[in-house]
Amino acid sequence: MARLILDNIHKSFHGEPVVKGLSLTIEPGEFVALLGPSGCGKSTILRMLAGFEPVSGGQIIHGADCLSSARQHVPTEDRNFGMVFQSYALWPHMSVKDNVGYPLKVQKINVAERNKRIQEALEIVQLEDYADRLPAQLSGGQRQRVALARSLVTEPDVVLFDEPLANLDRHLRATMEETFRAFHKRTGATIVYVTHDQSEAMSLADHIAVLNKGQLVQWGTPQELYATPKNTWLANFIGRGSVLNVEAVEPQQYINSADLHRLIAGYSPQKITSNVLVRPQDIVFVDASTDASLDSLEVSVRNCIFRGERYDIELTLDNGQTLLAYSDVPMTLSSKCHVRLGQAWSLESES
Ligand SMILES: Nc1ncnc2c1ncn2[C@@H]1O[C@H](COP(=O)(O)OP(=O)(O)OP(=O)(O)O)[C@@H](O)[C@H]1O
Repeated sequence: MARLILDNIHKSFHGEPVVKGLSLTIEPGEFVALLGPSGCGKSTILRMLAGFEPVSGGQIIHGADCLSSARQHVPTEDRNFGMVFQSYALWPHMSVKDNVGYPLKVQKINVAERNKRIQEALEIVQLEDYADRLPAQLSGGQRQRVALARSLVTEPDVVLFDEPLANLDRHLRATMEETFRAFHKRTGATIVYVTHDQSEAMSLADHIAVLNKGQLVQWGTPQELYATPKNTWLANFIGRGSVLNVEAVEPQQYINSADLHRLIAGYSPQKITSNVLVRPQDIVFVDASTDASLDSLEVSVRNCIFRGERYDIELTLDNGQTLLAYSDVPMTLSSKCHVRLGQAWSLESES
């Protein structure tokens, strides 16, 4: 097991840059997600890791080996990286066991060893009883599990996933997330997982690289990205919450309730302003009539949406900005109420 380093990676197609100076250090056995909106360069990065695309600049290092640089390009088959694609990429005319064993056949591994490893891989993804079926006789989730089994028969150091759940329905996605978690635990492989779905990345990964327009916006654990996003774009991309425009304040710090209420009151479009993030769980409804000592803001209810376990309440502040809060009970549209904002996180403006 070795560390995987992306060192100042650049990639251009026909002179058009699509990955711009990406640097990441991925520790052995880590589960890393590359997360970002469509077109931000995630798949291109994965394809460079796999060796399908050369890099335009920078280098990819695995342990002591340089896999890609301006001068060097180790071919895909010599990288010993497993791969799982959105489209499964199974051979339709081959049985499940032949699909799973195909990489071993290419490596000219003998039949007895091949059968042993196929059996083990099918056990990991719980498809032992489906070994003789054709892909067309399987569900989408089962096909993806065949692809998963195939990716691990060669006992790779690194497994690359390109949006593996994108074709599956919501229910099946949850089950497959569990399969991936178990797969990671059992194999200990380093995983690089491309997705545009933030909840998938948050629930699976140890570290997430959030990308936008070919650049790294932030690298951190799911908890760090949620609690301390770098800028307004990322705050809007990860989790739910409200970005408020307030009186100017230093970025990248927590703001307590009293200071936050003061900054909101001090907001004026004529002055220099800052953005702060308020998460819905930090908003508390208070009864200002019975507890006058409580510092609170008057708001009006703009929208109330039933979400099963709770209501999403959209509130409007005095200055016209909106806030998302949660409530256990429904609230009347246009009614006035008071809230206390427990804390906020101040954001950098986007460059
Ligand atoms: N072979 C290619 N030739 C020219 N342009 C390409 C090529 N491959 C990708 N691109 C461009 O590079 C940019 C990044 O594409 P990429 O597929 O890496 O994005 P992505 O983040 O994976 O998007 P999605 O989530 O939609 O798959 C896009 O603008 C795309 O059009």
